[in-house]
Amino acid sequence: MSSPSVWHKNYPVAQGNRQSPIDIVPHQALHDPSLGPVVLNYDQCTSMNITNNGHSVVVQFDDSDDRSVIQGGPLDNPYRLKQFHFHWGEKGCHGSEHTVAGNSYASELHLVHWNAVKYKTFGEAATAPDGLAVLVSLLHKTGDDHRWLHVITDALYMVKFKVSTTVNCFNPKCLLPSSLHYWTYLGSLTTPPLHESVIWIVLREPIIVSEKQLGKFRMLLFTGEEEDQRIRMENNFRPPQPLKGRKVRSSI
Ligand SMILES: COc1ccc([C@H]2OC(=S)NC2=O)c(OC)c1
Ligand SMILES: [Zn+2]
Repeated sequence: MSSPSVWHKNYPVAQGNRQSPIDIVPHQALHDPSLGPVVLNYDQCTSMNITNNGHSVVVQFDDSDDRSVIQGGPLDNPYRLKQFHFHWGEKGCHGSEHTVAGNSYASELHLVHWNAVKYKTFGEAATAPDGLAVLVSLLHKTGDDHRWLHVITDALYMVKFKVSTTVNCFNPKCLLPSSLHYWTYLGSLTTPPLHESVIWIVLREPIIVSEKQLGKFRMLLFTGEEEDQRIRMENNFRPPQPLKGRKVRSSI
């Protein structure tokens, strides 16, 4: 993966008007009373596999029907859960993509959904302005293990290299904080092709994870088993991008 500072050469949209992530400044967010709660229906979720795709570790879901959807909040339709993945740093509290009043977190979870009401495939939705909805959980490193994150971190040794393995159903609702209050704004994918197709829903309350759990993400490799170079997968986050006049709305 090339550095974010050169992405604009091959992807001019990197300097577009609705790029992500951003720094969220809470007291500048507009409280919008018309913003209802986000509603998550993940109970019938069927997670299928966990994959090291050379950029992150991704858990894919069966999105052939509306069994796992997010709706409400800023969304006009239900959006189907397709996958979730993480972004993290190499140490300390750097690693999240979104920052809050200039503060970054150790990691960030992206739950990626697509608008299957308006678009036929994820690929088509990923290029449409209202095609994707990404729900964000910020991971704050303090000391205690997150009781459910270990299901993911205990499986990471199986995908140290760029491989995939099956996982039993894992309901990602257990990786969310107790409060579903959120900020929302219009943005983009945070790695190439950087399509400006994402309605972002960033949960305000972080979840608490341990250094030990974060360390398991950092032992993943960008490289495949057959490659002689072993490059640790870390710092797979894009820094905050210019707001360019966008408004961030708050649910509370
Ligand atoms: C399927 O193609 C992509 C391509 C890029 C991203 C990046 O955009 C966000 S958001 N996180 C990323 O790593 C992606 O995530 C859904 C999916
Ligand atoms: Zn992401």
